[in-house]
Amino acid sequence: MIVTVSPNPSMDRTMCIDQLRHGDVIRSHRSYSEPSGKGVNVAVALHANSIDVVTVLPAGGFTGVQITEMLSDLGVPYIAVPIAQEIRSNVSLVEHNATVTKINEVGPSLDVAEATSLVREALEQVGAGDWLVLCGTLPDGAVERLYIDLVKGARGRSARVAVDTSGKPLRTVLPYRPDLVKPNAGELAELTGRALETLGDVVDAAEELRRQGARTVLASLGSDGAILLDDSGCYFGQARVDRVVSAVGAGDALLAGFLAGGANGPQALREGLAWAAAAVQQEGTLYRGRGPRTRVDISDDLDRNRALQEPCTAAGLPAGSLV
Ligand SMILES: Nc1ncnc2c1ncn2[C@@H]1O[C@H](COP(=O)(O)OP(=O)(O)OP(=O)(O)O)[C@@H](O)[C@H]1O
Ligand SMILES: O=P(O)(O)OC[C@@]1(O)O[C@H](CO)[C@@H](O)[C@@H]1O
Repeated sequence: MIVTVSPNPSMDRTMCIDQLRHGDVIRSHRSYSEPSGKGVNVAVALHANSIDVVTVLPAGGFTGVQITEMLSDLGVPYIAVPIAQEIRSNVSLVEHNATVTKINEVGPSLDVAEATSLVREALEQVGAGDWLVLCGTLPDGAVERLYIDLVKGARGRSARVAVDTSGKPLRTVLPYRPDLVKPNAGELAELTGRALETLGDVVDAAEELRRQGARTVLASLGSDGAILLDDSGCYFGQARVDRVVSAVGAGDALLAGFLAGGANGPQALREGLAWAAAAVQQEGTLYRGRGPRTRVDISDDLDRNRALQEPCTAAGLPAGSLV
């Protein structure tokens, strides 16, 4: 069983436009809303691939009701923890050339009782050998230790923990030894304070995260693919993608596929990359399953000297593309 948690879920509103023109009135030719937040996206992808999953999220206000109704319609099992404030809405402006501008709201603030129920409800779902997957930003309020409490609680239940977050929540959770972390290039650069110009730099940064406590590091590098560093070795992989439509949620699909593929070694990386390739070829975040054939190339036991010669274009980006 896989239990995902989104402490700060969102209703993702995607608007498809021709071109973004700053300061202009732009008319979208298609728009829609989807239940989202990274943990919700991971759960939707796993459910679409018939993997046993439950997603735990706070739900407040009209948007909270809408998100849970949409999850019910999709048949995705969820636990909604009632909160007083309204769940956020995040906007993605998708241009015809697949450039995405994303505006993420801060989201609601949780009080002590709400944060405590979120932790309790999530931990009630996990048993020995399960995965607890902690995803996204933390909301405001009494949640500073939320991921730390969840990692410690999961340990007490002999469950494994994956974390996909950024900044302080990622830095502070590492000493509690999560089994898996999935930083993107910007998050790796921010955490290590280094510019990542080559794949070798990414490997060095991933090693630094392992030294700080992560057991396995799955570093996603946008169009450059992904690097996996775990007890069995270091692997680099890339999937063949014919046409990128939108990369929003691709990291969540990568993580979901990696978990579904056994969360270990090149085979899991291959599965994750195939799911991510499917995600970038569709609009929005609502993962609809992988395509029939995706070519994925994996370099087993990545050679460090060669990696230092390979440029990493994604790693030069700032941490995220949030406006
Ligand atoms: N432009 C692209 N072309 C091909 N593959 C891509 C592209 N962008 C992303 N991918 C695939 O998706 C994976 C995850 O992408 P990325 O590193 O952008 O994740 P992320 O920043 O965590 O995304 P998100 O937070 O939106 O889920 C990459 O490792 C890669 O396999
Ligand atoms: O603001 P956070 O919690 O970092 O990320 C939230 C979010 O950007 O992540 C998903 C893509 O991974 C989107 O569906 C969602 O809007």
